[in-house]
Amino acid sequence: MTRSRISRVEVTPVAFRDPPLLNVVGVHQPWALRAIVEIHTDSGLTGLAETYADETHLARLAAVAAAVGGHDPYDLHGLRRLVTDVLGRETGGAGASFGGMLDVTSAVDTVFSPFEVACLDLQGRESGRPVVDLLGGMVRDRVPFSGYLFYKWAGHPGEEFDEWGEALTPDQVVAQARRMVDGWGFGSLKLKGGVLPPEDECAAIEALRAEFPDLPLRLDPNGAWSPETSLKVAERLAGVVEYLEDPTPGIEGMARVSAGTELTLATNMCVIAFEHLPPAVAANAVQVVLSDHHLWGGLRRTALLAGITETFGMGLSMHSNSHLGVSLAAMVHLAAATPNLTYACDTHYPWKTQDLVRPGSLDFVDGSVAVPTGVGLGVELDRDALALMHEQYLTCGVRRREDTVYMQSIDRSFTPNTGRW
Ligand SMILES: O=C([O-])C(=O)C[C@H](O)[C@@H](O)C(=O)[O-]
Ligand SMILES: [Mg+2]
Repeated sequence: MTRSRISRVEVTPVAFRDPPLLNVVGVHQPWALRAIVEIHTDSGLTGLAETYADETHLARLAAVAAAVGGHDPYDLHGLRRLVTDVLGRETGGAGASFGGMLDVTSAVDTVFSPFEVACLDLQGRESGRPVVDLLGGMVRDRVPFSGYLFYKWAGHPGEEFDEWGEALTPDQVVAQARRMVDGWGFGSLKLKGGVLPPEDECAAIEALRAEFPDLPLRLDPNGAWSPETSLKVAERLAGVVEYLEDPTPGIEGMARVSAGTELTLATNMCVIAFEHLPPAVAANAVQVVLSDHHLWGGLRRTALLAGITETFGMGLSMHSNSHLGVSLAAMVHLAAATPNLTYACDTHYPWKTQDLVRPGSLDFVDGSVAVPTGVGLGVELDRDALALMHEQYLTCGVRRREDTVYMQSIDRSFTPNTGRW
């Protein structure tokens, strides 16, 4: 039997319009960046993945892409060794930073991830099976997502207002949530906090509770509060939110909050790599970990994370960043194959203004996406859209996510709200 080999890899950075969504470190720039990775084999197949597109990450992807020719797309352990070797040579093992909130000490997981996902897509295409089958099979055929609410301005300065309008008051947040629930059918809601004083964000959560009495709610201030403030908020929102996400920075701070409340604490900030799990478990710092295959080294390593959280009796949820359909497909396959992923997953998908996958395979019905039934990830690229969005990347002027720099170009006095209240 002849075995297919990787013949070439294409990495295409793309840009799409992003609304002025506010967070603890600033505001989203007018353009969000992603990169599409296509791995071609000598047997004529192509596997797809989507990843970050900050320029340092692109350079690392390019270095691996140049070295991976001839590799067996089924040898994922060997592929990871190759990524580790290439990055060691290129960067001396330096870490990675995305948007001021996600910093990891090693770039191996973030760089390996799209190569692994694209190889799994290839394996699925070659075997005629969906990726979910390669991850152990389907435990749910629809994956529920949470409506992701943001404080936001009506539009980027100097531009027309976008279709979502301003959201700075509880009523405006409720109106945004109404639009998410009515338009997409979401059965739970997450509010991105860390923008306004905690009393105002609690008031917004209470307004959401009054409007949507049955929907699970989450609040995520990305570490904007001290442990003391976090405990006050936890007391106020006990019984109102299903979890508080990263109220305060760091494992130690989260452990202090955890020791003083019964409220479930979740994180995608103090546990973002395997090395963070032992100290977080020992300190009982969090009860829920938000997985993210882009950050945790691909789909199979995220499944490993799921097993570890299960072992320690922790819950598992899923984090997102601004993303397009290829990422959404990978998230859906992963969630569909992960028995203990019982929380609705995060997604920024409603905020995106364009996509580059052909329509039809990833529709939201009642806030859930059915697992695509095609082979591999079950999505195909719309080549015209890819070309257009690559052109947008070339001309938009954004080369890395810089929420703080962009905010400071509008408000010179702004400093990140991390630990502010
Ligand atoms: O749950 C989270 O922490 C996120 O989704 C992080 C993102 O960077 C979010 O804050 C955003 O898009 O501004
Ligand atoms: Mg978070």
